[in-house]
Amino acid sequence: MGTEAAPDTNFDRIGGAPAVAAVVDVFYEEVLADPLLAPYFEGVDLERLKEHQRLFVGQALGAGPPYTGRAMNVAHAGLGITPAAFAAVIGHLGAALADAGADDEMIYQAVDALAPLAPEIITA
Ligand code: HEM
Repeated sequence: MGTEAAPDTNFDRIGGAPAVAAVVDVFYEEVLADPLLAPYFEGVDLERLKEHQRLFVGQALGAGPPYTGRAMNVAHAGLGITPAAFAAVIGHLGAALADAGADDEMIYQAVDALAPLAPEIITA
């Protein structure tokens, strides 16, 4: 035990903003390599998407600046996202968190934070 204050959010425990950025990079690589998901992201500016996703993952882990982008139902309107695609994205996020060293509890909490968004994001 050192003299540093104990990290008190999952955002701190996984390593703060740099760790979240690494999670987002792995997450998008896996999402874009998934044939079920790649078509949804064709033509989307991935740098812009990553920046928003970085803020969002930070929020899911319990810290970071407040998300001020478009509401989830507006951002995903008309994309025809299916329940299977939603589940696959959540699965890739969990795997990316695990790769970054997140424990099961942290992954459950992140999934719990995102799962309630399903009704706003799934439209097919
Ligand atoms: C809990 C799950 C999800 C979260 C937290 C999330 C979060 C976000 C955020 C923050 C943005 C940026 C919004 C903006 O720029 O205003 C975004 C955009 C987008 N998301 Fe998601 N998303 C989720 C699930 C999904 C799924 C399942 C898909 C497709 C399979 C998807 C496809 C997209 C696409 C294509 C955009 C870009 C839309 C555009 O630029 O017009 N998202 N998402």
